[in-house]
Amino acid sequence: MSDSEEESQDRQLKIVIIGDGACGKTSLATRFAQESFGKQYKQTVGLDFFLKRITLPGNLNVTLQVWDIGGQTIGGKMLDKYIYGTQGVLLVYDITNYQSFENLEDWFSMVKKVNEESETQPFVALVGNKIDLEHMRTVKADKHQRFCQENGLGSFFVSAKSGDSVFLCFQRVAAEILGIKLNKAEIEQSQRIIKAEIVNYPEDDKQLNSAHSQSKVCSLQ
Ligand SMILES: Nc1nc2c(ncn2[C@@H]2O[C@H](COP(=O)(O)OP(=O)(O)OP(=O)(O)O)[C@@H](O)[C@H]2O)c(=O)[nH]1
Repeated sequence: MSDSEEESQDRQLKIVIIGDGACGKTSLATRFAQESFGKQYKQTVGLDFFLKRITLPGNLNVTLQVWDIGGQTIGGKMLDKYIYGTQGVLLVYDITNYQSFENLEDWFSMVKKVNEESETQPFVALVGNKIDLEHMRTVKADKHQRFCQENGLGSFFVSAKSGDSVFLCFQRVAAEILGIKLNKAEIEQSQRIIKAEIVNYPEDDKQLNSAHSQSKVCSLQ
C-alpha cells in the first residue's frame, strides 16, 4: 500500500456501551448510527455491532466501531473479552431508574479490572439517558456529577428518543480519545435542533386566535 493510500484510511476507534438492561444502550447506538428510534424493547443477547463514520475538526475521518453489549452479560464469562482493548467506554444508566445508576459501580469495576495491567486506559464517560423523561427523574444531577468527579469521567445527559446530545456524546468521546479539542461552534453544531410545528387553528376559532393564523416552524435548541 502506498503512503497516500495509507494516509487516506480512516482512523478506527472501538467504543463499548455498557450498563443495565433496558437503560437504552441499543437505542443510543441506533440513534447514533442509523438516526432511528424504536419504542419496542428487544433485549440484546450477547452483543451487537454498529459502524459509523464521522468527521472531526481538521477533516479527520474516524470510523467508530460501536459495541452494544447486552445488560445481561454482567457477571458472565464474556464481558471482559468484549471490553478488552477498547479506547472508549460509555457507562450508561437510565435517569428514571435509580438501580441502573447504582449498578454502574459493578460495570465500572469490570472496566478497571480489565485494564488493570494495560498501559493505555480507555476514555470513560458517564451517560445519563432518557432525559426526555425529566419529570420522572430519580437520579439527581449532582449524584451524576459527583460520580464523574470522583472517577475522572466525561459527563453526558442524552435522550436516544429525541436524539438530544447523542451525536455530540459520541463525537466528544472520539475527540477526547484522539486528543482533539472541539470549539464552541462545533459543539453547538452537533446539538440537535428540535422542530416544533405551530399549526393553523380551525376556521371557527379564527376570531379568537387571529394572531396565530399562519403555520410556522419554531426551532428550539
Ligand atoms: N423515553 C425514552 N425511552 C427510551 C430511551 N432510550 C431507550 N428507551 C426505551 O427503553 C427501552 C430499552 O431500550 P434498549 O435500547 O433496548 O435498552 P438496552 O440498554 O439496550 O437493553 P438490553 O438489551 O437489555 O441491555 C426500549 O423500550 C426503548 O424504546 C430514551 O431516551 N427515552
